Amino acid sequence: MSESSQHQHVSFDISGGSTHDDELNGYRNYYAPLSQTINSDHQTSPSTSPDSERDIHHVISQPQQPPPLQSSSSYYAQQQQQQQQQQQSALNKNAVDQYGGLSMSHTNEIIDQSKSHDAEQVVESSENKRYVRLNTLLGKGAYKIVYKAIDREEGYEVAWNTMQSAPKDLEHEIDILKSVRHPNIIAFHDAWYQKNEFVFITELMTSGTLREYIRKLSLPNNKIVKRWSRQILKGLVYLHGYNPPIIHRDIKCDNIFINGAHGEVKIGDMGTAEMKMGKKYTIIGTPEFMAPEMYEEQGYSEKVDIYAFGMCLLEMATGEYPYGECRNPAQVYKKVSAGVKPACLTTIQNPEVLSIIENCLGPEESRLSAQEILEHTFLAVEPDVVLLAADPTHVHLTLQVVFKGLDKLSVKFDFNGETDTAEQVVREMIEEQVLPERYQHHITKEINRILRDLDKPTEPEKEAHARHSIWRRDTDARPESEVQSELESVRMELDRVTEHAREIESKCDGFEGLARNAESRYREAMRNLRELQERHKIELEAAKSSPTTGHGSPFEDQQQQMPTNNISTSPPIEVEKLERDTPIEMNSPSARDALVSHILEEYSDDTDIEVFVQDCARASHRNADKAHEWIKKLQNQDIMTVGDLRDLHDEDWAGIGLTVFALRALKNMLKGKKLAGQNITTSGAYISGTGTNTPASSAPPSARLTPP
Ligand SMILES: Nc1ncnc2c1ncn2[C@@H]1O[C@H](COP(=O)(O)OP(=O)(O)OP(=O)(O)O)[C@@H](O)[C@H]1O
Repeated sequence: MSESSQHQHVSFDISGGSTHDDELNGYRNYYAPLSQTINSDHQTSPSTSPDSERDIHHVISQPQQPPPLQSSSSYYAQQQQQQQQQQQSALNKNAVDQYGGLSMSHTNEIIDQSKSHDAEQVVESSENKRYVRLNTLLGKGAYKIVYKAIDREEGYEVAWNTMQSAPKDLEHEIDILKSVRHPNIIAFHDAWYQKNEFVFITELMTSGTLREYIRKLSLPNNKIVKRWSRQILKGLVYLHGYNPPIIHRDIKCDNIFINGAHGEVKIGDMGTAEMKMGKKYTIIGTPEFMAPEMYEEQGYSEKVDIYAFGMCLLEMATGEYPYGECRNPAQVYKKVSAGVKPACLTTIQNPEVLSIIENCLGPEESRLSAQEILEHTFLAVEPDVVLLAADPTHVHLTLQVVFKGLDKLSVKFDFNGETDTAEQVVREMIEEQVLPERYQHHITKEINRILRDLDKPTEPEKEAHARHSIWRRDTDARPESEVQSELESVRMELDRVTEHAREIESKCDGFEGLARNAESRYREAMRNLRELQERHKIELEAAKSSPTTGHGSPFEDQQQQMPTNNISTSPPIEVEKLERDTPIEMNSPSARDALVSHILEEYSDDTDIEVFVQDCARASHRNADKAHEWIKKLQNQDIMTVGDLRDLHDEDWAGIGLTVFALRALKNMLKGKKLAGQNITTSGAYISGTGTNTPASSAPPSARLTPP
């Protein structure tokens, strides 16, 4: 018996007439007609304890309908025994050759092992041979026993539902159920009668019911509640959108199934749904989920499903079964008809959830439709605004508002970046009723975000564009001479700009030449400095070891002698000049030190190319735009890390499309990193021979490039 059996749904024989055939005789005392129970004012039927009353099972009230399958334990045991015997003979007869030639000789064992996947065996097949039932029991409810089966035609698993007794005149309903196709409704594939059974094949759900999930999760969070609710409501929108609407009539968390892997939620147990032609008078359902009008003889509409959805939402949001405080269906009925809401409603904290539930549990005429609830702020998914197209100047844009998960059509519209504003366009769309007003703020914000994300046209671009527009607009109306002179002036402008570009280019070449000179002078200075240091060291050593050297410390002596040495004095002056001329000085000593020490940290191969290039640009005194341009060019060549850069061959470097300066800066920086045992100066150059890869700022004074 499924967990739901504790809260079985019950149908009340409001006509008072008994419609039960002999099958029911053995378990009559497991239920009591509602009228009887209520009249006795909470008294249970003499032979029924309150608990067994909770175990009441379905009684279909329509006079002409045969009684449903019942499930008192003894009855069920009997039925199962019979079934097993039938299964065994079915096995022996036809199953072996239907599905892989499996041996079926140990049927009883197989049935005992019916829950084990290893023991999955075919036990019977449909008359048309399309479906084969396995011995894997998926679950039992008050009406149905459900097994796993295989659709041999499509090659996927399905659920094989059996009902011991069912109305024989279901052809019409079956046709309708087969035509119901929606991602949030369990698909109904086929149905037939065999022996005493009504069998129907439905989509197989792998992760149990919503109710079991709620128990597992203890309390689903808001995000899950929203996701589940949306899916249930979408299924209801579909059912209620049928003409005439299909009323499910037994929406409850036990009848909503989950495919855990994708969080898919589907409404199941469509067996109780019926086409609604005006008002119906059938009373069937689960007391806790039944709207007050279902208890009355006035008929009801698809809004009973909305009431039941409200109860599901209550259960999802509180983790409690609605009217859990009641001990039997009669108490539930009393509360429902007196307008007393379930106790757990008071524990709802979220005002939006509360307002939806209160509306669902309110009077039928004011209950929202499934579609309207979907659009409630708690459940509505805010629409996306996407940029579909933009011209090169980013003035003429095509945007689209996409309503995710809603059945609303997306809205596509043109936007002129020069003449339109997001506020005004959104207002127009609301006035024209293409957009619901509640999205005004959100969509305005989204459009503005897109405008911000687009590179704004620069002033010259705007001017050129304006000229172009004027040209296009006015060409027809203006005299030819005027057009000619405008053309002439544009040509002159173009020449001027081209000339300017050339000048800048040649200046760049000049700067490059300067940079090259500076670099070679710098190397020269380095060489001199090294020589000086070496000589200095040797002289110091010699002074220390010479006993004849008289006065003061040998070091002081040497220091005093040094200025007289031509070679030793010139390089620092040269270096100082170099440092002044070189365009890669940093603004403040601390900034330089920081950069230097940062650069000195070895760039690992997986260093992001952006980090590396930004450092390189700073070291070479290039601004952020330049760095961005270099980064883009590198990334266009799929160079994402320093490692990628290191892997480049010489010919690859040429293909990046960077200027000679940029290439050299990057290469130097890269090589610099690789030179072990070198020091770097504040200008980003390296000094060999100091032994360790420490920042110049922390190197001994003699190793510093800056003059004393
Ligand atoms: N499509 C399915 N896929 C997988 N398991 C299913 C499917 N349908 C039903 N089951 C399993 O079978 C059990 C019984 O099904 P269900 O509850 O729908 O039967 P029922 O007789 O209609 O019961 P009730 O009316 O009391 O809800 C379920 O609890 C579930 O475990």
